[in-house]
Amino acid sequence: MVVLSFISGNLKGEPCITVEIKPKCGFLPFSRFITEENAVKRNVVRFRMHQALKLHNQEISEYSEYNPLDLFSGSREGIQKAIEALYATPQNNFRVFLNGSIVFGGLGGGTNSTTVQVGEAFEDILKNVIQADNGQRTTSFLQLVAETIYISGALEQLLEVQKLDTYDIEGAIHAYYNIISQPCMVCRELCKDKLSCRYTSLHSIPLDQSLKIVKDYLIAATAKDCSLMISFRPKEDGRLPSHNTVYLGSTNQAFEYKVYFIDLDLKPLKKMEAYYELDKKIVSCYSQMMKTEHETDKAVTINSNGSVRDQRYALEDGLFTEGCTGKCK
Ligand SMILES: O=P(O)(O)O[C@@H]1[C@@H](OP(=O)(O)O)[C@H](OP(=O)(O)O)[C@H](O)[C@H](OP(=O)(O)O)[C@H]1OP(=O)(O)O
Ligand SMILES: Nc1ncnc2c1ncn2[C@@H]1O[C@H](COP(=O)(O)OP(=O)(O)OP(=O)(O)O)[C@@H](O)[C@H]1O
Repeated sequence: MVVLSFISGNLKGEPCITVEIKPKCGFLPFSRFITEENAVKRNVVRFRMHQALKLHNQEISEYSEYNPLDLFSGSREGIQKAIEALYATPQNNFRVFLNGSIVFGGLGGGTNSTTVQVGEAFEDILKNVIQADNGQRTTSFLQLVAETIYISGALEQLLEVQKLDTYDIEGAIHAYYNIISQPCMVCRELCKDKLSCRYTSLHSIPLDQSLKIVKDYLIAATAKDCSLMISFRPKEDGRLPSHNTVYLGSTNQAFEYKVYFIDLDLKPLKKMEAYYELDKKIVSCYSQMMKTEHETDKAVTINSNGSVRDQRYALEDGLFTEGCTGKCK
């Protein structure tokens, strides 16, 4: 695959390296419409919970080390930690292109953890870009990416858009049923007693308010799924200083950079029900997993003899065969 960037047409043959990051949702939801049953959503980031479901569905083979809250933390340390985690477990959240061709990370579903061999190959690829000794280039490159994200402020802007989701899907879904003028399927399931139903008020708001809630939700959903592209080229000595220059202290190099977002098509209204269902599945699978882990811990405490390990595996099997059946899928 060839990726276009602002430097792809550069005539002087200087290397252009582009990083693609899919940051996903960078905040914990705060909507009052989140039910007590789903309160875990306020404390555990969606990306982390979704990993449990993806693992269960064999879409991934191991957990990502990445935590979006680090990337969106606004601190140099947090961003650096997130970039290192993305490098270690890129999945479909981190890719690198050199002169338009992919050199790190996978297309489509993404890749497994970065192995020593993959790391060595990448270190070698960086030799025309990062002027450091063998073994030092990847570290410097990841510093460059983190520093650029920090100084560009691009993720602060993205987070603002993501936070247009103030109702959470648990609130926005009711506004959706108002818009399509259909009986609310969620109230039918959750509100046995209409008088005490916490969502009744959402069904008596004006149509333009429902439209705004759902529009903001879909804009936020788009911002939670878009990708950030950052292109670099080494800055030639003597070229005029530009605003978009980042300095890499560890190699004493300057780079011109450009940051832009891709995949910004607005998510369609018809996905609202699917969003509601997926949200339920993610919380359910994660909660099941936590419950099983808790039980495992208890079992380990009680049986501190040679059979501990076997018991742990038995419980994990329970999670992925019985525990999640019908709930996680
Ligand atoms: O629902 P999510 O959070 O899993 O996001 C979907 C992405 O999955 P991810 O978890 O990032 O691997 C999914 O990514 P992949 O195709 O799995 O790489 C798509 O981006 C999907 O958007 P669309 O339906 O193609 O417009 C994304 O769907 P939307 O929810 O953004 O509509
Ligand atoms: N403007 C761009 N500049 C550079 N690379 C791009 C650009 N747009 C897309 N790409 C590359 O193409 C890949 C697919 O792009 P994009 O996700 O927009 O396609 P899509 O068909 O909408 O896929 P999906 O439905 O899975 O989101 C991106 O992951 C990125 O690597």
